[in-house]
Amino acid sequence: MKTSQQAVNRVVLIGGGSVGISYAFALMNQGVTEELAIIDLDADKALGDVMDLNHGKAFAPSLTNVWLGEYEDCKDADIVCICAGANQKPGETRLDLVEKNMIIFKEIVADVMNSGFNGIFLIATNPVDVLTQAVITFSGLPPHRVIGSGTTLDTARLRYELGEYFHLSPKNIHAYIIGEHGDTELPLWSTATIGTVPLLTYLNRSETYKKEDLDDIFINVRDAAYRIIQKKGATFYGIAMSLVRVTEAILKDEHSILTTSTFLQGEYSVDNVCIGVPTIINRNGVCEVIEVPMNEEEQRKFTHSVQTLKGIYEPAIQAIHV
Ligand SMILES: NC(=O)C1=CN([C@@H]2O[C@H](COP(=O)(O)OP(=O)(O)OC[C@H]3O[C@@H](n4cnc5c(N)ncnc54)[C@H](O)[C@@H]3O)[C@@H](O)[C@H]2O)C=CC1
Ligand SMILES: CC(=O)C(=O)O
Repeated sequence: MKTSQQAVNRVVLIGGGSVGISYAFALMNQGVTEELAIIDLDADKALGDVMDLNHGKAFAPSLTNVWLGEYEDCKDADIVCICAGANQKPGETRLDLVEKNMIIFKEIVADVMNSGFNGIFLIATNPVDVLTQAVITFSGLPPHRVIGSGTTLDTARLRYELGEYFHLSPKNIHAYIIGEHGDTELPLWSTATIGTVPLLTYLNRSETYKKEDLDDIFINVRDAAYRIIQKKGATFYGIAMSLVRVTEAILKDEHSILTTSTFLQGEYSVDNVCIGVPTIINRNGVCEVIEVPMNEEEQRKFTHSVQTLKGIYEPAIQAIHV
């Protein structure tokens, strides 16, 4: 793997659909990587996107070299980000996508590994926790080099919703969603803070704030994707910016805490599952998992989320004969 002293960073994006191209656009606008190769089954559409993105180069904060990629480009990539595969149709859950996307992933990961890839996988395709774990299995890479977007987007949604409620910048809200990126996720209210004040204490500042409102705020977060998909068919800007945030944390060796989908090996007394938990991300990928104390209810919901994911992953990986 390249060190942070080696100047040119390369990201290869696989899957230039709504999520993938929004990620590419956000990467360019934030000047996060010097090189960006885009691979998609629909090479013609991907070439159109490459041309379109390059036309904005003159206005970007720094120069990103964008081209229509091939799997050989993965050999020198720092990050391969996979956004390829089916997305949810109205009424479908993320977990409903597992069979078709697992098949697509098996082929993609084989092609990436055949290139001699030696970087970090960043996964967005749903069900993201299950597919992140599948990439660890398919690639044979150490788990710290395979990261899923996990609940980074859900955590950003929670910070936005709480910011609106308290009339504060989301940047001052320190509250996490953990667990499955999906229906069994949970908020960690017991350790959330606003500035440095515990969120549950902050509620006492005004009679207009009510603890019960937190339930509605969480439901808005958990069900946000269903509502957006109902209205416009897909979600892509929020996830694109979440992916850029993780990419930046890796390439800049930040040691930032993000709720990525991370493979647990004993942390939280859980083994062998990828799930959204606060994780220190640096140039090597996963540096360390942060174990946040949970109250009894949070612990019970987290255990349920772990069991749900294991119940999906294990039969799915067996069905694909790994
Ligand atoms: N993790 C998260 O928080 C989020 C995840 N997603 C997920 O991201 C995924 C992509 O969603 P969209 O971009 O909306 O879908 P999309 O249908 O717009 O794009 C998918 C792209 O993948 C390409 N593709 C399919 N098979 C391929 C292969 N074998 N090799 C290369 N390219 C291939 C297609 O040609 C298409 O361009 C979905 O699974 C969706 O559920 C979406 C939003 C948030
Ligand atoms: C689609 C999806 O996973 C989301 O927007 O959360």
